[in-house]
Amino acid sequence: MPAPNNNIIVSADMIPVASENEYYTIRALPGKGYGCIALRSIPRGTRILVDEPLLIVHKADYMKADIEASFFCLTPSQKEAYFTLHSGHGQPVSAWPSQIHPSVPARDRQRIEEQHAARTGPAPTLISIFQANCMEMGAGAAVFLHTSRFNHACVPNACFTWNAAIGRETIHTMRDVEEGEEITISYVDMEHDKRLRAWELKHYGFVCGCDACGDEEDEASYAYESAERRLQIQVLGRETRLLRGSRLTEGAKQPGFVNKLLKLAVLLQEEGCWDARLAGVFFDIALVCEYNVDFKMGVIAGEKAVRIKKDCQGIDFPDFKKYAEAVERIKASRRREMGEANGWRA
Ligand SMILES: C[S@@+](CC[C@H](N)C(=O)[O-])C[C@H]1O[C@@H](n2cnc3c(N)ncnc32)[C@H](O)[C@@H]1O
Repeated sequence: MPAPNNNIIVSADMIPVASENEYYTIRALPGKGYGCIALRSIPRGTRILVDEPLLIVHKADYMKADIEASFFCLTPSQKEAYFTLHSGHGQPVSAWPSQIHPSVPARDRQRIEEQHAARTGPAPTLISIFQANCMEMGAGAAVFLHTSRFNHACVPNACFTWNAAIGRETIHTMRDVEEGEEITISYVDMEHDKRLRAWELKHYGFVCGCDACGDEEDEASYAYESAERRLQIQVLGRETRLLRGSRLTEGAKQPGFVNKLLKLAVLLQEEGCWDARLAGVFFDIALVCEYNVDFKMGVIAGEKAVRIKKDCQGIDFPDFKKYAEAVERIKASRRREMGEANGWRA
């Protein structure tokens, strides 16, 4: 049974209240339900929320029965809090495919039917609330009472992450946020193009109206620029993916590999994606430079990786130490190199 969630604050008339914090408040926003508005200017890299799960489902391909089983374990006040969250029900049946292909296995068919019934049904249900609010958590998904109030933007100013070391979801600002600005996160992979994003967001029951979802045909528009960048990010991602991780030393031997990673980093920054993905790209650049004995560049890239990692996930994030230790090692190599160049002996 999950631990009682002492952090739940729900006012008597059930208008949502933000977790006690100095950074944001919750307000009703036209066309979006509620959302989170900055109470003051917030610098990039600020951890604005640490949130414990309200309801956890320990599998990715959850069924209605799995949500019901988890809900059954909640306390009465947790159950009440769950039903204050936004629900994605009431969507038109005509907006969804009317048939499931006969080749779809029975369990998957049941899952699709359960989800379809929830989103097109007349009232909030356990599933329709789960669908609109759940976030990946380890091998499964969870609903968080406070994180659930953040709306989506395809170019958001904040990012969320499940931090397994502290057993909490965290939200960090990815860029400086002005007082009065809405704080947003992206519900979808920012690499995805407008069409795929629209399909994914349809499952939450809304059409995104952000600048990146504008008219991509208009060459003067932000949407055009953004689409071009995302396309290049996808291409570079594909070209470098198989040479990263455990095969990074192979990548390090390939001419032009580091330049591709650098280009990827530039594009991600231009697209406002100051998150763990960008930190990972700089980290790999640092490791490749170390392998190729370019310690000077390795230190620059490594320091960037550590800074971005800290800003978007925090120093208590599980693999932060790996980043920090690698950079210290590269710095030590650089110091030795400088010492030798100056004729010093260790
Ligand atoms: C996780 S909840 C976010 C908080 C929610 N607005 C509320 O009132 O509690 C997700 C729902 O918020 C709404 N939403 C989120 N981002 C939106 C956006 N960019 N435009 C319109 N609606 C949005 C959609 O109804 C979506 O299903």
